[in-house]
Amino acid sequence: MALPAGAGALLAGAAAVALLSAALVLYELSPDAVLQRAFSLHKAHSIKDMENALQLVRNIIPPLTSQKHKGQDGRIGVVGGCQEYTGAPYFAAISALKVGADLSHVFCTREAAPVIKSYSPELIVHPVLDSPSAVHDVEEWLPRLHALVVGPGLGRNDALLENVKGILEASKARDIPVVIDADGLWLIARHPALIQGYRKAVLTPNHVEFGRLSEAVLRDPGNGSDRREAVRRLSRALGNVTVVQKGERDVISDGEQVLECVQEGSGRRCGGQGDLLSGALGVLVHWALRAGPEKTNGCSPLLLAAMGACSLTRQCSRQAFQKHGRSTTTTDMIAEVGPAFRSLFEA
Ligand SMILES: NC(=O)C1=CN([C@@H]2O[C@H](COP(=O)(O)OP(=O)(O)OC[C@H]3O[C@@H](n4cnc5c(N)ncnc54)[C@H](O)[C@@H]3O)[C@@H](O)[C@H]2O)[C@@H](O)CC1
Ligand SMILES: Nc1ncnc2c1ncn2[C@@H]1O[C@H](COP(=O)(O)OP(=O)(O)OP(=O)(O)O)[C@@H](O)[C@H]1O
Ligand SMILES: [Mg+2]
Repeated sequence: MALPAGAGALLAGAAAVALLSAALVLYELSPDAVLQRAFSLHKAHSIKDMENALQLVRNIIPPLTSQKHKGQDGRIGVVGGCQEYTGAPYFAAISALKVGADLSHVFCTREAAPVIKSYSPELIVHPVLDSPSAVHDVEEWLPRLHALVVGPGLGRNDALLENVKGILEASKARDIPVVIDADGLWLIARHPALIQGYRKAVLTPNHVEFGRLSEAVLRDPGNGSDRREAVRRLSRALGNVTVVQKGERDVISDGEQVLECVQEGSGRRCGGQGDLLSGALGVLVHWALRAGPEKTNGCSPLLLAAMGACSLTRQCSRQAFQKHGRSTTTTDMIAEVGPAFRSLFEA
């Protein structure tokens, strides 16, 4: 497998440099043309790595058989949803179901719960997050959950964040995988120790969230030109938690390998697309960890899950945009999860 990028990528990089130098000498290419070619080569490598990773993602998808019971393919919890934000936890939780989880729970504040319930009868909604017994209430459910997605629509209320700290500690103690997004990342920027060295965590920052985390952890916003190195450094500084920096390309690293998702998406940047990604990732993390090393061919399960979720989100965006153009919203993308999943992973 070409994936473990280390030695292969180094050799390929050295070969590319040698080739380009030779081209420069032989054909008297301008430095601009050389840079252009180097960029194309780099892009070709990213696409190859992405395709190899997607091949492995196909291996971790559980078959749908008549022997299964409800819950086996994923019981996912989303921690988020407050007075201001009810859409984000809904998008994450419904995306988890649409990707293939069997049950999707939302742990939100009391007043957000009836709103989220009214969006969908398919979600199980717990109005506990602002209760004094929040940590205990969520803890009771943890043994029945395969993964937690922490942060979509959580808000930044100190009392809520304090409860989420307790929930994260309890999840780590039970070895439950966690995807941390949105305001969950705000919490991590203030208390990086919460997640330090937890190998079952994936952080999914957007551009602004990445800068905030980098500043907090490395005293550097990490906004230079080398995004791959910035993501790898942040992951390493956090003790090799997996980091997914979303953007024009999604850059994914576990501090060792770096992958880029360059799946074609769309130019539409409506809110909620990151929530779809985090919900999808919750399920894929569970599937990838359960699949075992023979299915993942020794590659990091969390890297594969991240590549799967990023590709899926971007493919949903592309398909929804083909139908709705500028009026595309996240709801339109969620309607594409089934067809996008089939075309990427089951074709
Ligand atoms: N319908 C909903 O309920 C939604 C709620 N959301 C929630 O809103 C809360 C705040 O999330 P934000 O993402 O706004 O976080 P931040 O408040 O950290 O984002 C700050 C700002 O950065 C800007 N930004 C994003 N990407 C940028 C880029 N590449 N370059 C420059 N500026 C950029 C955004 O416009 C945003 O206003 C979270 O709880 C989140 O989950 C969002 O998920 C969107 C949908
Ligand atoms: N410039 C871009 N070009 C193509 N795709 C992008 C671009 N920026 C982000 N995306 C894609 O959009 C999805 C969401 O990323 P985004 O940065 O919008 O997250 P977010 O800000 O957390 O979203 P949300 O509004 O849900 O909080 C990801 O799949 C990412 O790949
Ligand atoms: Mg977001």
